[in-house]
Formats: sequence, structure tokens, C-alpha cells
Amino acid sequence: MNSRTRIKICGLREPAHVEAAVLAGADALGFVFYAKSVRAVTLEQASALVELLPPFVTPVGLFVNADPNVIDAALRAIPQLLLQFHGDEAPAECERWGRPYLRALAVRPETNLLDCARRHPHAQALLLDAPVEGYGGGGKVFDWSLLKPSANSPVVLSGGLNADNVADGIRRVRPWAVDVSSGVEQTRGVKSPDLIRRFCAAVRAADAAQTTGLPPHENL
Ligand SMILES: O=C(O)c1ccccc1NCC(=O)[C@H](O)[C@H](O)COP(=O)(O)O
Repeated sequence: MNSRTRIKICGLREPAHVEAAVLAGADALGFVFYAKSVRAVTLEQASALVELLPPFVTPVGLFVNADPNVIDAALRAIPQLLLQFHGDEAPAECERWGRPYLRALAVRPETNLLDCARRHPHAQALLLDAPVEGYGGGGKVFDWSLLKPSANSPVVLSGGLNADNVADGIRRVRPWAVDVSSGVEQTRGVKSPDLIRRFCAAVRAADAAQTTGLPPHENL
């Protein structure tokens, strides 16, 4: 039983938003090293933002079919970076770095999650996202009924989450963690500290409901 659903807030670009996410209780912050994304940061920007992190908050570097030299430079600048592969990377391209990583997957009816997990033995978790144009960050929810709930499956539930639907996702999927980008933005690419706080509070209420058995609203 996962007593505390971990939280990843992705696509951060501003110090004030990094601070808001840390204070709200995020466990991991995602930095997008993918130039085509409206949330992209340079290595210099990401390094400065990671400097702000206190202990026990994991920086995640998000890559989409990146040149290995880009990943190598990111790891040299930010050695504690957890790699997230969000493109069409083959297992060998993910495994070559010899470190744990997050393997993002677009979940479709034909997606075989067990096969993917077997092909990525060193993936620390599968980040399950919706199929969207542009690989990710699309604010779309996929059909959660395609997933079998399991108490401690190393799954990060992602795709179109927000403060209003995350409790349902936790209850139905029971992920190790949840991940959000669009759902905590006031406008595309610009995070909202208030939405970040509301999202994290909704996760905590859902966790409390799991332990007390009461629906979230009855816990407040
Ligand atoms: O965030 C992006 O702009 C992005 C662009 C290209 C590939 C991946 C991207 N984000 C990866 C993430 O982990 C997002 O948090 C995930 O796709 C969920 O996004 P959202 O549906 O907007 O919450």
C-alpha cells in the first residue's frame, strides 16, 4: 500500500515556481531539455534552478530523442539528475547511462505495459502518459481503465492531471507517483503557484482517504 503518493511537477522554468512546488511538497521537479517545448530550459537555466532545491527533492531531466552529447552535458552539470526518456528511445539508449531512469509511455489500448517493463529492466518507473502530438505535455487524460490497479506498481500516472481529477486517478490506478504539467499552469507554459498548491493538497487528501477509507471531502 503506497501511503504517500509521490508528486512530480514538470516543466518548471522560474525560481518562484520551483519554490512554490518545493513548499507545496513536490517530491520531484521536471526540467524539459526539449527545444520544441514551450517549457524548454537551457542547461544553464536548469542548473540555476536545481541549485535552489533542498535535500530530498529530485531534479528530473526530460529528454525527447536527445543527442547523447546533450544528455552527457546535462549529467556533468547536474550529476543528481534523474533521466526521463519521453521520445522513441530504444531500451539500449536508455540503459547506456548505467543509471535509473523514468521511461515515459503513451498508453493506448494495444500498449503492453508488462512487455515494456521487461524491455526496460533498469527503469525506476514507467511514466504513463496520454498519446499526444509533440510527445508530451499535452494536457490529455488517457483511459485509466486500461491499467490494472496495483498497490505498489512502480508507475507514475501522468497525462492531463489536475487538482480536480487526481484523487480519482490515485483511487483507480494506485500509482507510486503522479506527474503534472499543464494542469498547474495559468497559461500554457506558465506555472501557477496556487494551482501547484491545490494539486499537491488534492494528492494529500486522496492519500488520507485511502488510509481512512473516507472520500476526500469527508476528510476535511
Ligand atoms: O512538458 C512538455 O512540454 C513536454 C514536451 C515534450 C515531451 C514531454 C513533455 N512533458 C513531459 C512530462 O512529463 C509531462 O509532465 C507529461 O507529459 C504530462 O503533461 P500534462 O498532460 O501537461 O500534465
